[in-house]
Amino acid sequence: MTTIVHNLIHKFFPPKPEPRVTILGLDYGGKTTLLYLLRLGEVVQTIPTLGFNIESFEVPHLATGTGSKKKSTLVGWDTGTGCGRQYMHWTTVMYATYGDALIWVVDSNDKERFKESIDEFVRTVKDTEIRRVKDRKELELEGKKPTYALHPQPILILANKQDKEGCIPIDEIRKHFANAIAAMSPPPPGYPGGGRLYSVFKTSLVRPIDESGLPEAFNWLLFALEAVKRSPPVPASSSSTAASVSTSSTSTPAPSGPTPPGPLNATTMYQRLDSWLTRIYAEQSSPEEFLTQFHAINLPAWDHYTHIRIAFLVLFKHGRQAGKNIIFDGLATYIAQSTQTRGRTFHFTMTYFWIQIVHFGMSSMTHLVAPSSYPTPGGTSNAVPSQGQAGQAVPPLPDSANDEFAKFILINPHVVDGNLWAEYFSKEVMMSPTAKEEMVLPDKKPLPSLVVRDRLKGLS
Ligand SMILES: Nc1nc2c(ncn2[C@@H]2O[C@H](COP(=O)(O)OP(=O)(O)OP(=O)(O)O)[C@@H](O)[C@H]2O)c(=O)[nH]1
Ligand SMILES: [Mg+2]
Repeated sequence: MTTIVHNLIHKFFPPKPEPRVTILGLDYGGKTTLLYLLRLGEVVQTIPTLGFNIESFEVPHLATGTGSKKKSTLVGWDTGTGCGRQYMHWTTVMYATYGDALIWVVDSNDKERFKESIDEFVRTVKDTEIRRVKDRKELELEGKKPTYALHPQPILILANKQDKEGCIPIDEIRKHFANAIAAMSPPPPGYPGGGRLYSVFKTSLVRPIDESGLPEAFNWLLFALEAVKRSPPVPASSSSTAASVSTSSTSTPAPSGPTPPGPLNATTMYQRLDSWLTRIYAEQSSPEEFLTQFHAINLPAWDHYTHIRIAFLVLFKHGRQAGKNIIFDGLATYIAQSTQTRGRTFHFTMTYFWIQIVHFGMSSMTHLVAPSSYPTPGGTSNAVPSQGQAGQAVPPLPDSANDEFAKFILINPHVVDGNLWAEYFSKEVMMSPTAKEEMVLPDKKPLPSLVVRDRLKGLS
């Protein structure tokens, strides 16, 4: 059975004429640096990615005069590693399924984690292939037309940070990836093409784009994308054994049926994502009525989903400055007055943490969400409204705010994990009486900030 996750991805992020490439790899390898170097032509300061960055970019031309001179645009999906949380493997596989090509970024300077990068690469490629065949099969069983062709996905491997002294030489990286790919079991039955089309290029993303290695690498990718298009796509019906293959997957959880082996929290993560998206559309109340229920201390439930929905809708409606205070005051009042909250008390740092995570996630939607027709108080319109004048009436939320919330969840799946705070705060700090009363800074790592994303807001 196809799921609401699949259906909404296709509804909100329909395939474009430009090929979609999924940028994968262990954390800190340079995925986001890559995407924005391609998008902006310059190196931007990055922070560890939460959720996804999605940008279209023009493929840089080769300076040598060889290669295609045609303008080619790709859409890059830069995957966040979710602070290294296990379930992100499955989440990235879910999104990689709908890509036309995979880009694997390996940090040539990280000798310690080089083997881990290769192992994760193999796992990701295998699970994505299995998922692609299964997805097609599920659609066919439901009588739906797939919105993407099942061509093989070319794999571009970027041996990045080659500028670093003492890094692993490109030849060695090539050899290890070649061995790993040769040792992989063949793609699952129903997957087209005889073998995997891949190539390894060396890159340095702190150099001007012409000297970064990217023109050579992407010239190959364009060629590979053309080549796979010429191999006839396999109709889903020919993948008769796909279902049995997919249930024997080692790490891709099936949304229904027997739970395959693999990390339990990945399955839980999927189920939660599924149930949250279902819940958005099963709500009895409109977004505006939901906020009215919040202020009237009369919400249908009091759980993590409810908190995130409150945060999203209030920030969407009022912007960060006013919205933050509305959330703080509203939650404190609700907790003090409602019997649903079962004697809990208001927690300042926890509330601040989630406001920050939700606002940060919303800011990454500015490019991909078609500017909302919602009239924002400040006159501009995007997913994070600017602040209105004090006292100015804020118009009610349109019902389409539900769609915006669903998109937000799809791009920021980590928000369904109620324990995400533990990546930033130790339990001792978060549970301390001081953290309850006032804002305490995280002791594990800084909270994501908007420095990079603010820098990008002016882009079309
Ligand atoms: N020297 C050097 N540094 C690089 C290069 N590419 C990226 N970096 C740096 O590596 C760090 C991590 O880069 P990111 O682009 O944030 O890495 P990421 O893969 O997106 O990491 P996550 O979002 O945590 O998964 C940043 O400090 C970059 O400036 C490179 O080619 N050479
Ligand atoms: Mg990143």
